[in-house]
Amino acid sequence: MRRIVTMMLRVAGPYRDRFAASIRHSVIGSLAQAGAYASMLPILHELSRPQVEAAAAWRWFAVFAACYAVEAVYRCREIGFQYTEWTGVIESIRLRLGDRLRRMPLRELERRATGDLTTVVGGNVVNAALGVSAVALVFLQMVIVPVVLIAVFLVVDWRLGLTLAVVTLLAVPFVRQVQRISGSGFRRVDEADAAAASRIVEYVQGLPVFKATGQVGESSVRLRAALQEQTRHQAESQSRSALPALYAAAVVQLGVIAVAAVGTALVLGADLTAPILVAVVVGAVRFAEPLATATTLTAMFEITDAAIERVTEVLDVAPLDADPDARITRFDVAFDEVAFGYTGAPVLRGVSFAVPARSFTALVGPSGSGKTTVTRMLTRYADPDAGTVRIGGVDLRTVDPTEIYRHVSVVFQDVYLFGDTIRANIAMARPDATDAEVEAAARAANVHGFVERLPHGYDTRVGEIGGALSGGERQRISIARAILKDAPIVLLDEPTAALDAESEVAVQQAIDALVADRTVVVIAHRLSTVVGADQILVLEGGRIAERGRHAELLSARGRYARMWAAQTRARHWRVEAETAKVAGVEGGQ
Ligand SMILES: Nc1ncnc2c1ncn2[C@@H]1O[C@H](COP(=O)(O)OP(=O)(O)OP(=O)(O)O)[C@@H](O)[C@H]1O
Repeated sequence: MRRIVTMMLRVAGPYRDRFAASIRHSVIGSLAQAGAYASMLPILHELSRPQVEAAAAWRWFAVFAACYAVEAVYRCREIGFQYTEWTGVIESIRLRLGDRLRRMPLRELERRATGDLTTVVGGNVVNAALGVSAVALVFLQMVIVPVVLIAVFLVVDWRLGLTLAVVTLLAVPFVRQVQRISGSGFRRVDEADAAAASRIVEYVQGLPVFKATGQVGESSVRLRAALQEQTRHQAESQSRSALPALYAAAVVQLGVIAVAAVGTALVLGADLTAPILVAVVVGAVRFAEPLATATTLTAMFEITDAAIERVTEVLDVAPLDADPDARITRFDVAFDEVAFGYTGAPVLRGVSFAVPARSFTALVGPSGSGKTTVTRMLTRYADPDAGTVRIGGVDLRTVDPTEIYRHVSVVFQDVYLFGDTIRANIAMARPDATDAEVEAAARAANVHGFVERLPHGYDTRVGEIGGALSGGERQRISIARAILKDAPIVLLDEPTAALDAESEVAVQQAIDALVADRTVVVIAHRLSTVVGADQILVLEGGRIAERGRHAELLSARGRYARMWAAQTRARHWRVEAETAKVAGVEGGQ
């Protein structure tokens, strides 16, 4: 209980003090409620005496009224928190999660499935807030009222108090069992929810690919399996806790009968008056009601507990260490004996190279040789296992990723466009940019021409045109972003490989505009684009196998020369095939 309240106080964030106050109000309200009930007994006692002492009865009535007034005031304050702060608590948790996700190491972010995070930020936050604003308070009330009632019964007659205490103790194991079963059940339900959410995201995002590859049936089988698993866990969790919940309720109801029986025996033995017996039975029934529903609330409490755990797990992911004052002021890049592995097995091994400011370095090598990983280390995707990555002489281990991203533009092969206007999509690199600056960047990236042909020009929403943007156009929008950002270092995963000849020329012109006069590291898939590079690094199995300029590497007759020869042959075949096709068409005419 204390653990959960502590976690709730943490999750409540800026609402912490108000939450703590509402718990205090709940405790005071519950004590006052119990006090009001307890003060009824002396009133009845006075009224049932042969010689009624009116003054004493009124005194107790004053106590009774005061207790009720206090309860009303504090319940209002407690309920006020639930009604007015509920949405605020949700907003505050989501904002803090957003901030954490923004500062979360990219590697950690990538490790978590999208559906998992969607469940945390969506449903888990609501359930956590539910706990913060309501469940804990109701639970407190359910604990305080019975305890006070047992104490009052003990004062009236120890046998009544003992009966109530025994009944409570008998019900406890069943309540605990419900708590345990529903606790583990809800965790499984939560995991199944997250898995189903991931499958839904995967299904929707992958639909075009599934359709193209004729896999729609198989992917929907996977989705259906995840949804069935979710339903199974939900049904299981409810049915397994139903029986102990019924037992707990039955024990409590039997308890009321037991109290009434002991009370009747006491009245018959002249140890208790009939009006007090009535009050005791009313009290026992009042006590039984919340305890019988306690099991349901216990289950709700477990949902809250599981949700809070998942939310705090994300809030607890530590951002990468950094010196807040570390600044990058020069834009040369250096790798010094860098080793790195994603899951233990090394992907980069002793990689060392230097990229002078405003020079052009190309990374080439077979698929899986570590090219992308090298560029990731430059944006502090993760820290190296050994060795050092420096920009402008500063060890990136000390630099906040936000500071790195201020100076580095990254252009990936996969371009993500937000459901906003073309203008907003370009300007996201620099939200304060003027329309003229956005347009200038768009012109430089060869975007202006096709944007002018769109129905609302730069104000056309990406959603309106849907898939109408070609791969090359999307690429050029992402290059326009980078041009607008105007960062001195550019990391480029060569995007022209998959484009047709016309798009390729347009994108290549955009790239030329982007890389001019900057420190550039390019992952090159086609060697023809790196002939003019200041330095070519040939990666193989996570090591630099060769390095030099194009001509030097050709004359070395090593790995690069073989790759060059293979690509040149392939180009010739393509040209010959094209020529044969054209000749065939002409011959047929
Ligand atoms: N997030 C990841 N988790 C685990 N392993 C990874 C991850 N990303 C890459 N790898 C592995 O690291 C190795 C190097 O991958 P990397 O993407 O750097 O190669 P690459 O040379 O860029 O390949 P390609 O040209 O195909 O993009 C590969 O074996 C890859 O499977």
